[in-house]
Amino acid sequence: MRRILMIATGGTIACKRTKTGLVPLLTSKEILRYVPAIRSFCSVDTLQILNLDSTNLRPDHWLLMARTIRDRYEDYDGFVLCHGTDTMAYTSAALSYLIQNSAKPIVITGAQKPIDMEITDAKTNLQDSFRYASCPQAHGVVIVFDGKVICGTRARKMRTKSNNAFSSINFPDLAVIQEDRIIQYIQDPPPNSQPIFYQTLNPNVIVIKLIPGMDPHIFCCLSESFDGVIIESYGVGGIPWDTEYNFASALDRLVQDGKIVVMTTQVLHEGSDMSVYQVGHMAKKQFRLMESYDMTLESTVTKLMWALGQSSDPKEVRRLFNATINHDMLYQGVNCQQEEKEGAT
Ligand SMILES: NC(=O)C[C@H](N)C(=O)O
Repeated sequence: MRRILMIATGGTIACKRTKTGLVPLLTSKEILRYVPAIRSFCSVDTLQILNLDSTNLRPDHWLLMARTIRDRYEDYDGFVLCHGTDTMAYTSAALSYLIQNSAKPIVITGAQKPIDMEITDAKTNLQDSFRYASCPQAHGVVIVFDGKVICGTRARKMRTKSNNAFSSINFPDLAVIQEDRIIQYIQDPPPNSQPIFYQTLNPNVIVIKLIPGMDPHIFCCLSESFDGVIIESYGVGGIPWDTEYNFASALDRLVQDGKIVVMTTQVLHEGSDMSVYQVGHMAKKQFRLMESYDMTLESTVTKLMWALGQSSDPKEVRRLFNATINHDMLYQGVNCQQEEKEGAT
């Protein structure tokens, strides 16, 4: 029988109704009692490390989760992490960078309705998660939710209320779970090397969403507090360039200060490609901006925190950021490798 560790962190799955709204109060042991049927296919220990609405989670908590798994990695065949849905996609991306090459599954799940309610998605999500975590072929960081298995770097919360809360962005679902059957869409061989656990993140990263007419002075004060700036631009990516709102000197200042600037897009599907339009091409070339390409915003943010946590050398940060990890980035534009080579010389 597979041995699974269930780690509880809070979220709606653990919530009880109070006068001031839903609050995570159920313990990990109480949650587990709602899914007695799992005892037929796995044995479970539980651990309560937090009991928070995921709105309150911070990068420090992702490090705690990674450390908890690292310290017990040899004792279990798989891990199920109960978590709130609001920032679940950030956590699944962060853990994908903090725990790499895991041949064991690290399944993150939660619910849109508390597990103690009569009508709830929590029991199905939890049971499905134990089912997937017990599957010998399963590995790496994934989200299991509403019958879908989504790669940890590709998830986005798409619905605030429905059970079908998560989608996989720019990548197919890894598998679906129907009752006791797992239908694996992506046959991904498990790594045959040891897992690598990382213990540092640099949280000094900010996302600036462009809106038409935005004053570029917003960038002037960023250098003092941030090491990485992610600009959420429009379409395939560009910078207001040829108008009175010219971002050139603001970007120049950031890059001169040694900051890493990454361009991403407000459009959910298909990703950035700054080489297409002059507004992107010129900014990228002149300031050596990096691009998120087809990564989600959640992966872009947490990958930059992870890369900046490993090195303060911009060249090394670029190298780490541009490497594909847990399927996070499949498209890197036609000129990426050439540009990296030119940048290195
Ligand atoms: N469905 C949920 O879990 C939402 C909750 N606010 C959380 O993220 O913790």
